[in-house]
Amino acid sequence: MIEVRSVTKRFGKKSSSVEVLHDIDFSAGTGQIAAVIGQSGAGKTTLSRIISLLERPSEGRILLDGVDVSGLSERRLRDQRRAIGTIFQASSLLARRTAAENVALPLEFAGVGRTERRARVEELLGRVGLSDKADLYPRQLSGGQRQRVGIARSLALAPKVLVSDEATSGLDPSTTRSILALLRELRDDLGLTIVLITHEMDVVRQVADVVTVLDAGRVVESGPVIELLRDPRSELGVGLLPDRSHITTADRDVLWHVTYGSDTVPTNWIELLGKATGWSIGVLSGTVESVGGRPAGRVTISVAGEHPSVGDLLSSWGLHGTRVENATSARTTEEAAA
Ligand SMILES: Nc1ncnc2c1ncn2[C@@H]1O[C@H](COP(=O)(O)OP(=O)(O)OP(=O)(O)O)[C@@H](O)[C@H]1O
Repeated sequence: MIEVRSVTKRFGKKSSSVEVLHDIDFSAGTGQIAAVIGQSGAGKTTLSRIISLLERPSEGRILLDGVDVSGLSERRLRDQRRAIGTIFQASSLLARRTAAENVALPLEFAGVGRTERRARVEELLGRVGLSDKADLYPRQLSGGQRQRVGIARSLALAPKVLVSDEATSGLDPSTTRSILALLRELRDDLGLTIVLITHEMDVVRQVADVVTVLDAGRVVESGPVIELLRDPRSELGVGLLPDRSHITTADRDVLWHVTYGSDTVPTNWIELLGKATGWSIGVLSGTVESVGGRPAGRVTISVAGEHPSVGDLLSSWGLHGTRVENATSARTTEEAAA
């Protein structure tokens, strides 16, 4: 488990320093994938370098499995760094070394003997599904395969925490999915804590257990992904399951934005709502997904007339309903957000 407590980071001399991170609290539990998302310049890489113990915070503390490592000497810090593996973008492999030699690199630096090294490299390449590519050079591998080699290398010293900085950026969607599936497998099989730095909502939705949003060096939202998806007020939740519909309905229709808020939403709630109100219900748009086996969704519906108990009915089924005051303003808001 890694914890970042009240961390501030400034670069430069005191008189002209720039504050890049401000009072950041962040934690990633054992066996958890914690995403950090934010736009370019938000401070993600700086935070990942602090988590990887490559950069010291100006203020605040870093705890690794409950132990404060922020005040350690450079030599002691080097030992602690072994507990943290880092995956960078695929291009970080050494071009003149084969896949196996790239994976062996951290083991060589750590002074692991040749026989043990060979066995470990074989095991690691097997774990990432590349046993048959050991002798190929990076240029002979696909982007996804190169990234798998990078992941195997980051696991060489059996870290407790894996930090992935934009590891899937530049990969196509299906390769991204397979890399994310591998990270999930590693989390489950090895009980790893994985910190995933990304600017992609899809990555967060596909794989993260918890997420922190950074904006201009500050945390603006954080929490379990499922809770944010279920909170109608969460900007990130809306961003994760966006509603990009262009709404066209009859004038008398009343629109509702509906967000799944529990595990027990009846699958036929639209039908039940129609029965209870006597009005026909239209589904204008929406996305309903299973996230870690639990339902999450946002749906926009139209009810063919006014009925006083729509909101109450929705909440009795574990849904949050927000009545859209008028369709024109809803359309404008959504177009602006798109
Ligand atoms: N060593 C440094 N000295 C001065 N400023 C720095 C240093 N490193 C980063 N910064 C500044 O900190 C801010 C955040 O940078 P950082 O690389 O952490 O953002 P990011 O969210 O990872 O962005 P990107 O997604 O574009 O990589 C930027 O304004 C950057 O210029």
